[in-house]
Amino acid sequence: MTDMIKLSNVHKSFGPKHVLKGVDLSVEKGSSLVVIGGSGSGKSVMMKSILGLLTPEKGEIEINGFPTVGLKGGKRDLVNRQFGMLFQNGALFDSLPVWQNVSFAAMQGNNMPADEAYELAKESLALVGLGENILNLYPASLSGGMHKRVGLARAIATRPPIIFFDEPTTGLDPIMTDVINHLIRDCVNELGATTMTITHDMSSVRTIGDKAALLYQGKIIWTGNVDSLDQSDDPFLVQFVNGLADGPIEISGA
Ligand SMILES: Nc1ncnc2c1ncn2[C@@H]1O[C@H](COP(=O)(O)OP(=O)(O)OP(=O)(O)O)[C@@H](O)[C@H]1O
Repeated sequence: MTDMIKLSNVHKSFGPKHVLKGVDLSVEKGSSLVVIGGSGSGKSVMMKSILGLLTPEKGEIEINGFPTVGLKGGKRDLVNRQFGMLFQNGALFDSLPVWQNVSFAAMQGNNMPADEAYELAKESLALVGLGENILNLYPASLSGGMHKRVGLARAIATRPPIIFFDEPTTGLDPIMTDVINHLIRDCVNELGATTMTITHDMSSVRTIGDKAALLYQGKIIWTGNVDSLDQSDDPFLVQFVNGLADGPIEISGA
């Protein structure tokens, strides 16, 4: 199987703080990997490094076999055009109506004319279960669940081969969490995309992911199928998956 995302010995520090200490991780084409790990373990730093927002000091990050560390300008844009992203807070532009939010990347990056962009927004919203009635609404008038759906519609609008989800269910009630998790799973299946999700939410791990990886103290210390999460006797994984205070994981600031 081809690796769509591959990290090899990735290191990232901020001054004396060594956050990523040799991360090795790969995501096969069409697979959904969920990265779990405690607060401050480096999940966001890892995702930002893949997106090119941070530059690792050492190691390589390949996207579909193409080395990307240090790429800038047009070359980086070409790589990032393969990405869709659902941000933790939705990150919608308050001053733009829903349809322009959804089609933003298509209009900016691909110079899509407004009438086509409007149709694209309509189709993308339909994929996440939203109707035409919200196309001209502004983000401030959307509920939390609708906000997430619009963010998801935007993430998939350009039909990207790779989609990143950053804490996709933060701030949602348990029922809406389940709805969004299933919606993500269904959209990803429909598009055949490769995905990477970072989350603390074990329901997201089980619904969205087919593979999981545990990041601890700057390294991936466990990877496996989501189905095998409960069968593992790895003490770090058992502690994290079951949310136990006692175990080998050092809890800072407790
Ligand atoms: N730009 C930065 N400058 C300095 N330190 C940073 C920077 N970005 C992240 N860090 C540090 O790197 C460490 C890992 O942060 P990161 O946000 O990746 O954690 P996380 O695993 O995503 O945590 P959470 O689950 O709480 O979001 C933290 O100690 C954080 O303070």
